[in-house]
Amino acid sequence: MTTPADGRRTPHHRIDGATSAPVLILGPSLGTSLRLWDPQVPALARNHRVIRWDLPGHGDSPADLIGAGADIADLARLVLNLADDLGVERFAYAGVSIGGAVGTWLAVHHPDRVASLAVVCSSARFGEPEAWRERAARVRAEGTAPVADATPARWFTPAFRDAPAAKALVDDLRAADPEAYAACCDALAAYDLRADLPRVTAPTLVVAGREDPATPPAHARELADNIPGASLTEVAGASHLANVERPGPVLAALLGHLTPLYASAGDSDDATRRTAGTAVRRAVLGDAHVDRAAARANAFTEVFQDFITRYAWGEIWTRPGLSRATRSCVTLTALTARGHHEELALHVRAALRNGLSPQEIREVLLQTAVYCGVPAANTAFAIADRVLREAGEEEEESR
Ligand SMILES: O=C(O)CC1=CCC(=O)O1
Repeated sequence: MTTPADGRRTPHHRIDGATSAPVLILGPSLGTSLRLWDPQVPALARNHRVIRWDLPGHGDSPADLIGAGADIADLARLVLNLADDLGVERFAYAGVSIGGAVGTWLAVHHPDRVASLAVVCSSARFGEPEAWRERAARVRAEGTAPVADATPARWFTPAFRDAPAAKALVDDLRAADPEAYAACCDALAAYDLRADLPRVTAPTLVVAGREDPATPPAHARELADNIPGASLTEVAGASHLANVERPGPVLAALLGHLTPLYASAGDSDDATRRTAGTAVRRAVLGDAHVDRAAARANAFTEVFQDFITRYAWGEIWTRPGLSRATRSCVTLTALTARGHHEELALHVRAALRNGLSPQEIREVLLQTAVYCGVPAANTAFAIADRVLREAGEEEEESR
């Protein structure tokens, strides 16, 4: 539906998850459709009513929702119309790039609506306005094809450019309406929220792709440094569409950001901790591991499974004070020190999901050689090397 009874227009959207769950609105990047979020939606929808929207003229949204000279406020109003139409007063919001700018604008101008904010590969100012004006003019004159041809190099690292998910998103760009795409470029040209960032009151997560040439990590640091209390996660091996190229670390960061909102609230009870703990455990250890552990549980062991879900995962891993990546560093060190080798292998895989690169895992283990002893680190290196090879993450120089 694009025109509610009161005449306010809304973008095309899709909803996943239980109607009674807290609402999470997901915004897309320029040129993409709501399928941008496909890698994360199944996990996010376990605990949220996830509402994804399409930019005007992208995916299935009508092109005439905005026109030439649009600004980010025009896009943000479409999101508010959508929330109003669905009866949603307050929501968590996560958006990639221009979708993140819409969320940041909403957090500044409608703090009562935005319960939490996650800004992925985005910026408070997307470079020089003139570059966006030139892109808008080119697309108005020649359509989206020339921009689409140059896009894989901005969106993905070379290793990912031929992946089916990458090609599908570039196809979205080719199919986008040129006038609506150009109007979004107009909005990016006019966008500069740098002076307003200190006004954001929502708990905020900023995510950057370390190899993103469009919104480089310096843009993410500017957001995180100026939004009060914001945390920053940098994802290794990811370019502009980091949530597609490295779905696991971005999901882990999002769950780490969203889950504490309801897990560590003062009135948190066992049921809440169990739900939150299961979500975090799945994100960090993987569905396959958690499903295996659940299938193996019996009348004798299930009380222990429940205990670690509620306590280790629902009470500690859900806490907001440290990033998931930092928690992985601590955990790898402790498991090395105590010689818990099976758990160490499990947590090397978890560290990758939490966004640590093989090089960072190597640094952690080198440090354990000093504080835990060389024999402990020696075994830890052998275990991590095996796990990284199995995960296809072995280092170039060791091939
Ligand atoms: O398409 C690009 O160049 C990258 C980008 C900037 C804003 C957005 O949404 O995507």
